[in-house]
Amino acid sequence: MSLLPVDDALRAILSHVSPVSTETVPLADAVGRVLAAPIVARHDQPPFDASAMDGYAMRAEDVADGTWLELIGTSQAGAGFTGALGPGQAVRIFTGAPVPDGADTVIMQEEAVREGERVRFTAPARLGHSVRPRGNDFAVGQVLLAAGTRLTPMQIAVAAAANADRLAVARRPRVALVATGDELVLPGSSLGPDQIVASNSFGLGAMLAPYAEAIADHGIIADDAGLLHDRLAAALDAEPDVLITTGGASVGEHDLVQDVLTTLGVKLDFWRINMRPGKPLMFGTRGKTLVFGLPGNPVSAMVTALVFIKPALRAFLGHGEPAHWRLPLAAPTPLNTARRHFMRARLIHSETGPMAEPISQTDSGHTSSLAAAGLLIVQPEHDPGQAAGALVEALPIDAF
Ligand SMILES: Nc1nc2c(c(=O)[nH]1)N[C@H]1C(S)=C(S)[C@@H](COP(=O)(O)OP(=O)(O)OC[C@H]3O[C@@H](n4cnc5c(N)ncnc54)[C@H](O)[C@@H]3O)O[C@H]1N2
Ligand code: MOO
Repeated sequence: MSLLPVDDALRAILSHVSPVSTETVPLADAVGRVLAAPIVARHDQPPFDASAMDGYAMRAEDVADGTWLELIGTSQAGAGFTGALGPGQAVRIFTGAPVPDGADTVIMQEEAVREGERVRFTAPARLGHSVRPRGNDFAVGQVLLAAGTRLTPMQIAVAAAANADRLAVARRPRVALVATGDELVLPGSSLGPDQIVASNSFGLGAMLAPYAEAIADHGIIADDAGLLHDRLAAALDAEPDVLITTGGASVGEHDLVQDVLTTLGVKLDFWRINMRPGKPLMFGTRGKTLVFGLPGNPVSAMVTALVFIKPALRAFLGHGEPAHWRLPLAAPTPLNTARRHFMRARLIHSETGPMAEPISQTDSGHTSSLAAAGLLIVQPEHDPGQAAGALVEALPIDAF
């Protein structure tokens, strides 16, 4: 049986992702969205030379020990001094206010002595000090945020400062989930004999929610060809951008998903990957819908979603692939098989910095070990095993 290399599978999936389509959202709704167009400054910031302190504006050359300057007015934020300042003169100024024409320096009030309408200074003037020059923060035409940026709160603040009230962002994909298996019941059920609690759709929904416009959970479908046909047809007819099934991906007589999907017009691209966990992954398309058939084993489902579906959704949004981490091992890894191993690992913080601590559990049905995992160490095919301290590649599980 030939298994498709992981990198070939990823390339095949990405080749089917549609180009980014754009929508406009109000700034207040834009956090977490991916920019579809850069944010370019349309004004200089600050828009004028502005004071960085509460104090006095003057010409630095006029400030000498004990010399009194004549106070000729006030400049405050929102209401600048309208005249021009001449030799021997000063203007009372507040933080953020425009520095008057003719002034070149601000001295803070703690270094000033004021008597009525005159002021002298107890510290020397440093030319240009406490003045934020026009355009110092950003200037007209400057690209502040590139297309493909996923907007953080810091970046929302920058977009607002740039006077952008509506942002062009990538349309998010609509994702549909289907769990298959006779044995499955929903969390909260009283478990009958031979029953298993369905966890995959909940984990996948939570993992993929940050990328998606909506996650439609179509629930559990029993291993029955007729039922699968009707329910998967309904899920596909809603034309989600991504349809994800879990279970029934393997070779048993009850593994019907692939046949049903094919009957429903899904063009199968590949089935079975040279990886563990997650070998029976299948992928195909119907129209614009990307169809992922994930293995039922809970660890396999979550790992294949992380390795293949997250990159597909990032591409859908026009978001670049984050660099993989390189971390030192906190403990040795064993010899690998011919399949690329995505090994559960803890992210630990040692005295020397972050490290990857392998979790020895490799059972793809072992969910409790997932709870401890912050990383997947990417162990190459046929890797002989690495000693503690060796640098390994790792995927951060919770990164976008
Ligand atoms: N003869 C072979 N048998 C198996 C092979 C193989 O190559 N030859 N591959 C194994 C591998 S690897 C995997 S992975 C599994 C995948 O099988 P399926 O995708 O067909 O998954 P199921 O049989 O439906 O379920 C496997 C396991 O996971 C539980 N499960 C299923 N869905 C859920 C869910 N939504 N939430 C929680 N748990 C779920 C299910 O009860 C089973 O215990 O096949 C191997 N077999
Ligand atoms: O390849 Mo399967 O996902 O390990 O149990």
